[in-house]
Amino acid sequence: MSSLRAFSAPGKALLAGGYLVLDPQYRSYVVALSSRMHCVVDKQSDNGQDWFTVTIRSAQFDNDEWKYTICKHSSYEIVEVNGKVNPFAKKAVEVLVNYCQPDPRETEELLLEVFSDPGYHSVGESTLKKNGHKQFRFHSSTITKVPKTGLGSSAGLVTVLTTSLLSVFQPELDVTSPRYQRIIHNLSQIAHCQAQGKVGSGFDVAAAVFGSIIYQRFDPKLIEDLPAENPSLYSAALVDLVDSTDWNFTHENVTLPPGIRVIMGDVSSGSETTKLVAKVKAWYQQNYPKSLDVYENINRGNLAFINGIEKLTLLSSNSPASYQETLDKLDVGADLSESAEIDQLRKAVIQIRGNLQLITGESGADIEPSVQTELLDCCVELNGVITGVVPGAGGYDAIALIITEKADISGQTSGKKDFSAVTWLDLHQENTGIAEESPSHYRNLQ
Ligand SMILES: Nc1ncnc2c1ncn2[C@@H]1O[C@H](COP(=O)(O)OP(=O)(O)O)[C@@H](O)[C@H]1O
Ligand SMILES: C[C@@](O)(CCOP(=O)(O)OP(=O)(O)O)CC(=O)O
Repeated sequence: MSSLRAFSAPGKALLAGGYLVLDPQYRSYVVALSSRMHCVVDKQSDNGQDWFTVTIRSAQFDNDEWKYTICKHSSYEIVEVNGKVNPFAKKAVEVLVNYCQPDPRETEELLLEVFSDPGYHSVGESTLKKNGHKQFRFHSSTITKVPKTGLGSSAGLVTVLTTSLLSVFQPELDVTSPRYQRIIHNLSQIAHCQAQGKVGSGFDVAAAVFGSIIYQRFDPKLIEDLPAENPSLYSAALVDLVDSTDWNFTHENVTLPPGIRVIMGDVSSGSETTKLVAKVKAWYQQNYPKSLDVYENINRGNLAFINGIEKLTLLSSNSPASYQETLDKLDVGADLSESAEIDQLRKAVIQIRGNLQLITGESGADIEPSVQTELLDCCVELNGVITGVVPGAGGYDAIALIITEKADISGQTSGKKDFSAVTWLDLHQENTGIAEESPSHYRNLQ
């Protein structure tokens, strides 16, 4: 018997709050993107054994597959049958199984098929396959060999795997219910954090679940204190942490003002966030308390950015005519120093970027390397561009521009030397977090 469900979760861009968001005291602004990670889950018949298997297939990446057998003695044992490694997939399975505590003798074989939207990876030599509903790029290399654009593929992966598996053990699961969103968030956050080696703030997982948000992280000790080395206590502690603990974090839903969108430009390189974070942390310690002043300056810029977006939204509803006039002026590249809101946003970003450039120079972490500075400086001169940033950890990941709905960035940049390194990604900001999809929309891709 086959029983299918499908879920998807968005990628993200951290427009303000990089590095600071690792500390629970600082607010960040995250937009969810139209590029989404998907998973179709299928239950197959019970194998009649005292173990069951979870197969995770990612056909887009040279038919990647990870097959885990799960058995239970004093605790759950999860083994990949071919020795293939995918820490994010494995941890998602491990955390979910420890939370739901299924009886392996009564559990069906599970197949989870993963699909990722084109924006997550550089196009390279890939082939596009589509049906009437979805389109995905198929690459000839395994997942770890295909260059990423930095939209948070691992957070999306863990979130859709967690949701799909949870739907098997809790069939009443409803992803629109705040209670289930909280459970999915907590489980995904634990699995992602453990797989990633506990370096991230979790903003990517939070956006995958809740969509575009102002995010302030949870106390990392919540996850660190799980008795990971003590299997007999682990499951109970996990259930308590997921169901009965106040994580005390902020995930306030936000949306960009009407007529304004985000565009991202891939420079086909990618960055290693963990290395950047390590360098910035070392710089912070060595330069304290001056580093605290730098962080406080960035934070003032971040808060002014968030407030500037809110002011633009207010202007759009309180004075639609003057708001439209502002957008029209942006579209023709007119002087906007008279617009308090645009001026505030631009100055906030200059303040953030200036301080990130300072950290780049002093720490050796390429947060805003000079090629990206030059590229952003050229981008902000284009018609329709409000401002631009290196999102998240920065480096050579895709840049993000905040632009008007009408701005024709491709048209203005195509064939120009200054922009020759950039590929504009076919994506936009979208508020929706985790969502249920129709399994039939993933069939017959050609
Ligand atoms: N479509 C996918 N199928 C299977 N695993 C994936 C997929 N996308 C991402 N992953 C997992 O996530 C890892 C990439 O995570 P990471 O380096 O944190 O990048 P990102 O910044 O995109 O999250 C991959 O090596 C793989 O383990
Ligand atoms: C440095 C950070 O604050 C922001 C990193 O943002 P990215 O968007 O660069 O993230 P990755 O997808 O993990 O590469 C670390 C964090 O908050 O996790």
